[in-house]
Amino acid sequence: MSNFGQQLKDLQKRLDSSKATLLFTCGGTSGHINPALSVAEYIKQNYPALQIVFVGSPQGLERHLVEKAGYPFFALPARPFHKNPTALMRAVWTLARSHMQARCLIKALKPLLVFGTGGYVSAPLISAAKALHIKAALHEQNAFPGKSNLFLAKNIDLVCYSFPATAAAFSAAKRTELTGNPVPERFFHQDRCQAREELGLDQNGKYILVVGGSLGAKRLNDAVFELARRYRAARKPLPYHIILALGAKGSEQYTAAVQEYGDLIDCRNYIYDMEKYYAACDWLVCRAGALTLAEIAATGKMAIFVPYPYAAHDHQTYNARAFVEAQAALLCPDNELTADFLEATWQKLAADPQKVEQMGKQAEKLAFPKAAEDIAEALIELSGYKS
Ligand SMILES: CC(=O)N[C@H]1[C@@H](OP(=O)(O)OP(=O)(O)OC[C@H]2O[C@@H](n3ccc(=O)[nH]c3=O)[C@H](O)[C@@H]2O)O[C@H](CO)[C@@H](O)[C@@H]1O
Repeated sequence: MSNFGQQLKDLQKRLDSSKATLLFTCGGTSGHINPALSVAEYIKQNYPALQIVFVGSPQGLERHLVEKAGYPFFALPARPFHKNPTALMRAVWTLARSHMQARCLIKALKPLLVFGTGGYVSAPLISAAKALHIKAALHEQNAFPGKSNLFLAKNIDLVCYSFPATAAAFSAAKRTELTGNPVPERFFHQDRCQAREELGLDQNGKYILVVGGSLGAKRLNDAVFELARRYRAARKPLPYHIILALGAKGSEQYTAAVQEYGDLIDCRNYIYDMEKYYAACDWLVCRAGALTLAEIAATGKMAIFVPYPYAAHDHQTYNARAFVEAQAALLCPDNELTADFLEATWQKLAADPQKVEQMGKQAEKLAFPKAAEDIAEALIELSGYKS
């Protein structure tokens, strides 16, 4: 039996035939997976007669996170497109195979709808759903939609989007809804004093959280270590605390720096309770991934965004601008983020705590506390499901 056939057989054994099924796609970063999981969680709790199957690519982080959250995962053989002609041909062939397998999967499971939240499998699955006249919906996390979502949105039943300015891009969809990006409830109920106490931090200290998205950011890490090097050379302690999340990818390359400057900088490979760190810090220096922005809004913090310059269509700059225009954040282009910049900003912001607080309050106004519920309810309505 083929790998596809075996996977399908295993999945069917696991599914409850008395329940209706929804198919969700998910991508390979936390920014893609977390929103889909939040929506799935809402549906699981409020619509127990429905079951959700996640579809993703076999190589990414998604299988691990989805299975850890207790949902079935089905892998389709999708790959990214490359400029290299051989890799491109392979990607086109894989896409075609993936589309055929998506059709078989849909015919076998008869889902009420297919919901695309990103990832390489979104295109084959949504296009297969459209071809088979199954209801289809998308969620766009970023302020500037990717090519794939723009293409798939044509004539789709529903697009949920996250930044007001994105609406116009989806005019070819049958219906659009501004829902925001889902953030777990716990992010909305944090208290700074309590968070500092729980994390063992000084109630009167100044804390700057530096975080480069789920994978980390070399530019941010290097600027922080350069700052530490200067203070060490001057034999002075830093006048503020820096908590640096090095990132899940590549933290080994900083082992020597962590050993050398670990007494000046609080270094972590990956932070698992981000909500507490957001709450405890005075402000952040971070990439402008969609989920990071949504979480910052939920915790009402001021941030200095350093958009990842190689993100598709520079979408992180568009994300950041939405906050900068609302006077909720500052923007620093990647090539200007240096130790000097960190030092100068520290001096400016430490002298103006009201500004920091005011920007945090502006950020709070950009939060979407009901995003998961709004997306889930829009999907349920679209699916025609009656409880
Ligand atoms: C490099 C790139 O193209 N990244 C994209 C990717 O997001 P990517 O996953 O890189 O970044 P996001 O900001 O969207 O999400 C990061 C997530 O990781 C969590 N986190 C991070 C560090 C840590 O130590 N602990 C931790 O839990 C954050 O709390 C957040 O939930 O998909 C997002 C959504 O489409 C896009 O906006 C980003 O541009």
